[in-house]
Amino acid sequence: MSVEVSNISKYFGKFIALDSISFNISNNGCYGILGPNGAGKTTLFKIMSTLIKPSSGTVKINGYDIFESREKALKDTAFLVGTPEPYDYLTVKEFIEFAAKLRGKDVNVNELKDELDLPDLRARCGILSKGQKRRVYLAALLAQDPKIMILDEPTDGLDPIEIYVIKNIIKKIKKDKIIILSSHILSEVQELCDYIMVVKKRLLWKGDKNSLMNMFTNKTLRVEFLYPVDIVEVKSLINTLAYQIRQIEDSNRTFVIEYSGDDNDRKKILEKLVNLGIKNFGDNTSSLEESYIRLLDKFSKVYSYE
Ligand SMILES: Nc1ncnc2c1ncn2[C@@H]1O[C@H](COP(=O)(O)OP(=O)(O)OP(=O)(O)O)[C@@H](O)[C@H]1O
Repeated sequence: MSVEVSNISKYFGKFIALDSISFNISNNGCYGILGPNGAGKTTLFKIMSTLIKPSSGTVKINGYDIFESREKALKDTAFLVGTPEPYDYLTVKEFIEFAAKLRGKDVNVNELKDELDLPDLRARCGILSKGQKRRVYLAALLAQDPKIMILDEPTDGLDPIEIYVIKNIIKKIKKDKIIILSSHILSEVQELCDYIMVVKKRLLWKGDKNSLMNMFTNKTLRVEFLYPVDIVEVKSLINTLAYQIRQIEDSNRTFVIEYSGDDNDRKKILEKLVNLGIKNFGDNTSSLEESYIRLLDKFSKVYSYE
């Protein structure tokens, strides 16, 4: 199974929503697309599901162009893009069986009911709550036994229990499928995804989750001094070696120093500070959220569309 996105750009009139996005996926696992509001995530998913055409670029699934050979390309792919809903007039069971039949699959709806904590199988979909509808729709997608699933904010607007159920399903199935999902909830991406792509019109960054988290920690020192120290003094000593020096809130003894060099620069920084009386030092651990915010900040300065 493979997904190849090559140089996808999308203009709405003169407005550029996506600017030359490319990535290849060929291993099973969960791939998270992170990006702020308006970054172009849904636009990308709409293109990948052939709902809209790109202005330029191609998407191939298993080697087939999704627009030129739509049927072959999307044979094993399921999408949850926008807010698709099961048909109101079908029962839960009928809708799931209908979805499976579309792909020539047999389904044991009772098994899926337990797995996804589905509502009464005899209930008409039209009377279900938002979260129940989402679960029924997801069950219908799973009944099609797709090898690739593209899920645009699958837990958006759901209550904590429903989020828990959906997250558990994704965790369970991801080793046998390629799952590409988008989310605003960083903790969710951190929990579910093995690989991360950060999008803001462009693909700003891609890689495994741990390297995103470590990307900044490797070059960030946290230094605690024995006695209170003036930030001006710290800055005067290491300004040429560090590109950011922050004082930790409520402490005039602990500083976080970002530097862009190698271990030699780290050594030089510590040597310059040693006379101020260092109590402790180490890597500053950051959360995915912190790395993500800093990554967006860094690249926003590089690519400006305004
Ligand atoms: N049909 C359209 N016509 C004009 N502009 C559009 C259209 N669809 C999307 N856009 C614009 O493209 C940009 C990207 O939108 P998109 O919905 O893809 O972002 P997103 O990353 O999914 O955002 P969110 O996280 O808020 O859902 C936005 O500025 C949006 O206003």
